Amino acid sequence: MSDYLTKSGLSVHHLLVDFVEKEALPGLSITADQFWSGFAGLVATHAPTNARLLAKRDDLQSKIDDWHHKYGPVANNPQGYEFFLKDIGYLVPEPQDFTIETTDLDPEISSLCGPQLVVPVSNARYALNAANARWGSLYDALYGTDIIGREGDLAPGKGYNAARGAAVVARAAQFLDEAFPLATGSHSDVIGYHLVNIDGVRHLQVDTAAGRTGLRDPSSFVGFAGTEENGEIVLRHNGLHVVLIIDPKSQIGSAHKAGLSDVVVEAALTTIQDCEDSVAAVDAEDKVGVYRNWLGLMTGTLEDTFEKGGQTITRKLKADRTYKDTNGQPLVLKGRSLLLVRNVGHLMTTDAVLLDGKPIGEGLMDAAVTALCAMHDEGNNSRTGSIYVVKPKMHGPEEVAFACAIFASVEGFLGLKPNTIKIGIMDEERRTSANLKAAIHEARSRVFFINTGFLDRTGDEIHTSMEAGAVLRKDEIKSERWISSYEDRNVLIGLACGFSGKAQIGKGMWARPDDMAAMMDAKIGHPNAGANTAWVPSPTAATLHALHYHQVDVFAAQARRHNQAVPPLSDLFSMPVQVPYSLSRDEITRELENNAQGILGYVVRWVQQGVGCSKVPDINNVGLMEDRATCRISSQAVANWLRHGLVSRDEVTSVFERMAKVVDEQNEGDPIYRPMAENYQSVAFQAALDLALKGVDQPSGYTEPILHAARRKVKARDAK
Ligand SMILES: CC(=O)SCCNC(=O)CCNC(=O)[C@H](O)C(C)(C)COP(=O)(O)OP(=O)(O)OC[C@H]1O[C@@H](n2cnc3c(N)ncnc32)[C@H](O)[C@@H]1OP(=O)(O)O
Ligand SMILES: O=CC(=O)O
Ligand SMILES: [Mg+2]
Repeated sequence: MSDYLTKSGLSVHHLLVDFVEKEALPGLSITADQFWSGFAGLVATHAPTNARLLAKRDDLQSKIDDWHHKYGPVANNPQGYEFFLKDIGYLVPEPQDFTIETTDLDPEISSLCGPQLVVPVSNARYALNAANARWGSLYDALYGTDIIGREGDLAPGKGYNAARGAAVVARAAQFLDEAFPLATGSHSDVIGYHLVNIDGVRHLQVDTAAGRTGLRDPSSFVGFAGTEENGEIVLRHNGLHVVLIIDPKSQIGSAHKAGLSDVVVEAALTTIQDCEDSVAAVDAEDKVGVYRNWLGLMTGTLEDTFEKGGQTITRKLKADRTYKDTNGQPLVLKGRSLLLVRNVGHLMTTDAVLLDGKPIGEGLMDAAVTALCAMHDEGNNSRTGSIYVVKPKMHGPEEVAFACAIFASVEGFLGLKPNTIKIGIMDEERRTSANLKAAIHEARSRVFFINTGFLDRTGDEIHTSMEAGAVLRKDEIKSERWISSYEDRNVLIGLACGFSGKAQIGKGMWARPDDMAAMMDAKIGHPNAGANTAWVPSPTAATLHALHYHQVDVFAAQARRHNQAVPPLSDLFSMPVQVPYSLSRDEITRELENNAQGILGYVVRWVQQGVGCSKVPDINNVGLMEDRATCRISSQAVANWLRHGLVSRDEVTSVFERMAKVVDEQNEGDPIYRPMAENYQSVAFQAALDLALKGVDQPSGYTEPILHAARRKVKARDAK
């Protein structure tokens, strides 16, 4: 029996049919026939454009390759390069000045600034945790990370370490002193937080050994719950809430002079539920799994039951937090992060749906199904009725316009008001960075963010200029002029297009999830640069990064940058290549080993287990968040060195074989892991190697085609 059913001329995998008809459509006033005929119309209308745009990518890339064959790196002929890019249509004319026109954006997008968490939506346990990461315990985040040193008395140890706990309380008091200073004295000296009722209005008064005082800005106290002896005090600064938990009977509260048992901060204002680079979804079964979790988040019913610390836990979505304001009136604070969904880009196809026997564009399916699921939101997620879709990996304005046209068609057949589906433009391909103003212009009625996805962007930088010369090492690429101009241009062009107070200007991921002290030093740069938000890999990172938005008033930072000159394209095009190359043999081998280890460590879990985002130790044993974008960088870097003769095919192969042993050792504790070094012909090992050896020929240097093919092979084998 075929796995497919015919629906309005499409062949649709029965798992997707069941999901749409039995889970996603019930409760909405759309019939199955309406959905499938609308979906078939969407595919018929947009598939040809999709194909044309992908062919254009290839055509432009081959012209750029030819240019480099003729002229070498751009440094030899910068004006000629720009002229050439205009001539081939890579650079398009800039539109006149304009202001974005998006309406109905939630405050988390327009007027509040704070961390943006990203999570693979395929993992219900993490996806729920992310949605609930609107609020985070500062005490837990400090205690559990390297923000508090781990030496001597402060070492975490097995049980609760009171000395470490005291250091946590002191660090939290320092934060309170910065964000909510007292009129006199310090939060570290407080012996009592009191609510005083004067003519029906509550005021926060604070006792220290030196006497009674209050907040320097009394209006920062906005609400409370429970009693003075055992309750919660709500403070607000830069639009973000912080809750003091008073519980003198708890273990932590009993050791505090004022019974302060925790400081809970508003953390992940927004969360991207990711269907793209952090997931491995290669067929109808996987895609339905992804969609089912997204639907559960939108209906509010998603749950996951798992074992943790010897206990069975059922995780659900958190409710709103309810308080009284200073007048005793209800004060309700959202319990969850505002959820956005990242669709896949325009490249991949899916055989969950076939047209004339051929797989359709996966992006078309994501747009239709994720929007359909989001129609179940009854205001618990977006209070303004918007659906927030993050669209990755678009090459230039024409592809942004294409995404908008897809969204308009989806709105049409789902009966949504025009521009309900907002678009987050990932500025992560070079042609988009170079034409950013025109790209935003194409989406001016629905854009809700621009964001520097610097990881994919680095991969595309290497791929686009593959023929220009040998790239620098990964870490060196990051400190070159092209990337600072890319980051600056993104903010300044966003500001010029009227984003301030309306839409997000976002910055990229912190990819070292265990290095929180370093994150705190580095990521303050994001709000300082005028970014409303920046990506974090975990709820803990969100809790800590939230402190930066108390330290920096982003709108003031944006106002300071408003009239700064946008760096010229010549900076953006200053490529991270070096000719002739001056690294020693040892340096080259070490970098190759590092890239090989990262690729193998990531790919093996992707291919064998379908895990799309992993923490993988690098060669210095630093755990790195690896996803398809970081894998794109590493594989393109190796491919580039191979292309320019810095390393040979044999050398790459033998380094991959050697590093496979290291990765096998790293995974020793995983019972379902299959060692690669026992069989270099294994699908996982070969896929990792192919990413490097065949990297030059991968479309835009993407890792998806090889990863998908390998995972499908393994799934087919495991199913036998
Ligand atoms: C270039 C780009 O596209 S970047 C965007 C894609 N990247 C991402 O989405 C990063 C998402 N982050 C992750 O997947 C993970 O943090 C990893 C893979 C990096 C590390 O995962 P792990 O090794 O399992 O982390 P670790 O053991 O330190 O922590 C696990 C705990 O943190 C939670 N956690 C970790 N990351 C997240 C997250 N992103 N969202 C929600 N919860 C998370 C888990 O739920 C778990 O807690 P639980 O046991 O209560 O459920
Ligand atoms: O998607 C984010 C990136 O950096 O790539
Ligand atoms: Mg990306």
